[in-house]
Amino acid sequence: MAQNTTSGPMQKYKIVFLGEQAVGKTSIINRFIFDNFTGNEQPTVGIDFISKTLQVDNKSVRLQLWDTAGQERFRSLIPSYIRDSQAAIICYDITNEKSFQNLPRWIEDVKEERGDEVLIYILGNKIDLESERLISTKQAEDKAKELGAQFQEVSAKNATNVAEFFKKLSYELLGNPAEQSQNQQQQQQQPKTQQPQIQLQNQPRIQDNEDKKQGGGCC
Ligand SMILES: Nc1nc2c(ncn2[C@@H]2O[C@H](COP(=O)(O)OP(=O)(O)OP(=O)(O)O)[C@@H](O)[C@H]2O)c(=O)[nH]1
Repeated sequence: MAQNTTSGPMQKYKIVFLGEQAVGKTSIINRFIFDNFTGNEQPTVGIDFISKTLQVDNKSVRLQLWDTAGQERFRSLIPSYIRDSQAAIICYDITNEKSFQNLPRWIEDVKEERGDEVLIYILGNKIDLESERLISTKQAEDKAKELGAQFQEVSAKNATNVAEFFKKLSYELLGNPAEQSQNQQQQQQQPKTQQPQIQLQNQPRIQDNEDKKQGGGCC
């Protein structure tokens, strides 16, 4: 299981987003951080990061999200960002077969740097484009199992499953599989109106230079 990078009350995790060009990595992050979707994101140049702190099971969890560029010319930058990450989120576009076929290549890159010491998620994006779907959910689930990764489908555009995905990821990073934690929560609910365990603690922190680097923060 992935280890956090700090001791003390704040659990801090570095999460790297990987995948082919234009699968929606930046859009997924923007949906999570800003809860918006502009539809005209520019290709990421180099590497970009942003942090957000959440409350999960009464613990503060700081997720540092590293957004990598899908363009081939930036590929050589990526391994050093994978190296000290606790989770790798490999994204594909459900309407783009090549982005799915290249998943094993991304997994290899992650395993090469981190072996089994990293949580790997495969994230199928753009499920709002159901009529253009080329990769079935079953096909992707099977592939994720074969590759030893967790799996989720999302839409950055209409927000489907994005918050749920980050919630599950946080539980997993804390060492508590989300379903188990939710079951425990349900058993403990007295009264039944208890609030969800995950809440956004901070507003997006792009003003804070420590937390946000843009446009090739890599070099
Ligand atoms: N329909 C739909 N379009 C999306 C979705 N997510 C992203 N897009 C679009 O897909 C294109 C690429 O999105 P980005 O977020 O820039 O993709 P990326 O993976 O970060 O791209 P690179 O930085 O080039 O690697 C943009 O035109 C987005 O508007 C989605 O969930 N649904």
